[in-house]
Amino acid sequence: MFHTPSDVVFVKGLKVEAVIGVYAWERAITQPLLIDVALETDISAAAVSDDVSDALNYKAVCDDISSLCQEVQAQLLEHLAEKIAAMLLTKYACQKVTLSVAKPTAITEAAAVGVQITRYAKASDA
Ligand SMILES: Nc1nc2c(c(=O)[nH]1)N=C([C@H](O)[C@@H](O)CO)CN2
Repeated sequence: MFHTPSDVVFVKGLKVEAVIGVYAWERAITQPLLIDVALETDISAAAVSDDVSDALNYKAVCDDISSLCQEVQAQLLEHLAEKIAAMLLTKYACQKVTLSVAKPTAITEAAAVGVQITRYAKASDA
């Protein structure tokens, strides 16, 4: 009987300083972003080998997300979230990505504002 892995490698509360926002004053500063990401993947090879080269490396994921946020300088969180999801699905062996991108300092009266999205890898022909 076949069974679909539903393992997850996650990152919670990744803090990135980046240019983000729609207003002119926001384009002249950096603001903190808090990013959570869950990558659905199969961890069985790494679980058996105990070797990071068999794992979906969360350190690499953090570095890639940080670099992308700083490079994109998005206006909208929606645009940035979509770029992050596309990068993760292209670069890492995962079937599904759920991520949120929050601005903890944008709205004084709110603890954070942001977006959450879920995206899937394209089905392979095989
Ligand atoms: N749905 C969104 N709404 C707003 C965004 C956004 O990225 N997505 N951004 C802003 C401003 O940049 C705001 O953060 C400045 O306080 C407003 N609304």
